[in-house]
Amino acid sequence: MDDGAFAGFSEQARRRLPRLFADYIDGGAHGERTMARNRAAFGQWGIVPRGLRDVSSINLATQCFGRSWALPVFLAPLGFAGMFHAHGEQGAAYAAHKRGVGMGVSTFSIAPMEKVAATGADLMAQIYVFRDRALTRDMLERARACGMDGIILTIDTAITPVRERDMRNGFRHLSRPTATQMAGLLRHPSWLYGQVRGGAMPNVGNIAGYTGSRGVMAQARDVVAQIDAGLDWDDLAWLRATWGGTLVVKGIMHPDDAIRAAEIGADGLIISNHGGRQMDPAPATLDVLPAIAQAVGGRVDIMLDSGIRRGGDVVAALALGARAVSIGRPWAWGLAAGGARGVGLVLDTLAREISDVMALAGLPDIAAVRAAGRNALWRF
Ligand SMILES: Cc1cc2nc3c(=O)[nH]c(=O)nc-3n(C[C@H](O)[C@H](O)[C@H](O)COP(=O)(O)O)c2cc1C
Ligand SMILES: CCCCC(=O)C(=O)O
Repeated sequence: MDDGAFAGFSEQARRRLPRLFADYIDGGAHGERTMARNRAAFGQWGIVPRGLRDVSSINLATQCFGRSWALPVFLAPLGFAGMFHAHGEQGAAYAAHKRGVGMGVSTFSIAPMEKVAATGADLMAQIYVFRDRALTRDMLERARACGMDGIILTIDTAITPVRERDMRNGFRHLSRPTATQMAGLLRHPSWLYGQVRGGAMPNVGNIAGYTGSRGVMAQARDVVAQIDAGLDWDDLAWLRATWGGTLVVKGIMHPDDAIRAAEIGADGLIISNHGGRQMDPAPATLDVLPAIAQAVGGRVDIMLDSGIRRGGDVVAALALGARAVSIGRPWAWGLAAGGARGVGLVLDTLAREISDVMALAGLPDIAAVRAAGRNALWRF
């Protein structure tokens, strides 16, 4: 796979992590064709160099979902991220805070959201709606109580499809580690030491109170099975009526769904195919972006994720109608490779490339990128 600007981070992450977790991060659904297509779609667009424009200062400041960030980049919600490094979700949130960007906290965060919120970062709680709505109500209450004024409802996980690498490794398919898994953990003593010292290992802390099971693997299996496949548009309306803050719907891939979510009162959309981890084969997110942007016509802000690996990818997405992008695996790799510092370096790497591309395209700020639109782009 082409990990773009993050190849060094992903290589190191694969060295540091037991295979169980490295494969969980890297893998996708079924034949992993969507994952490959996400990357290929960015390869279809060039950005045309322009000169003789004043680019002596490049400003990456961005507004999206009613928030202000220093970069048009958001850290996507990632389940079980605390298993990738002892700094865990708090480490990532700390890095996001330092760089002035936002972050989604997964329902399946190893650290309870209250601890992540204590970093002071601009966070949104990602919500998987459970069959037992009382659990969801409780999760919303907790988000509100720890000062989060935005939630992200993920709608592309009605079921979890086969992910062959996870099946092979027994991720989420077993409740107790096998001998092979144990041997894999023991072959990574510095990772293991960090986990034991950090105390994250025993629980998916954010939902530990909602499951009777012990241990990350058993809890992962049980809570993923709790996700309500019966979720429908009425539930979105219910959530809209229940939650007074910002409501973003993640996993939109069709213009009709984008329009419907906007009509129900969502404040924002994330165009996402879950990084190729859910539907396979799905179209690339970049390929569906123009039609969705046209359908919503500026009524709600659009963020895009799945396959962002270069600054040029970000600029292309913004020129085609996104207000910001989010990154998933890149920050997982950064965290695994170097904790909070690694996530910070991932953000710095991307910021540098975005700035390079904008300067050479004669686009000094994000408004200029959006205004230039397709005029800045070349379709190969
Ligand atoms: C390890 C991992 C865990 C994820 N867990 C969640 C999750 O708990 N909730 C969610 O909405 N999306 C989850 N996602 C999807 C991401 O939020 C995001 O949509 C995706 O990673 C973007 O693609 P990219 O990894 O190519 O950047 C996960 C992705 C990865 C790689
Ligand atoms: C529903 C699967 C659990 C977390 C997740 O969203 C992912 O691994 O992609």
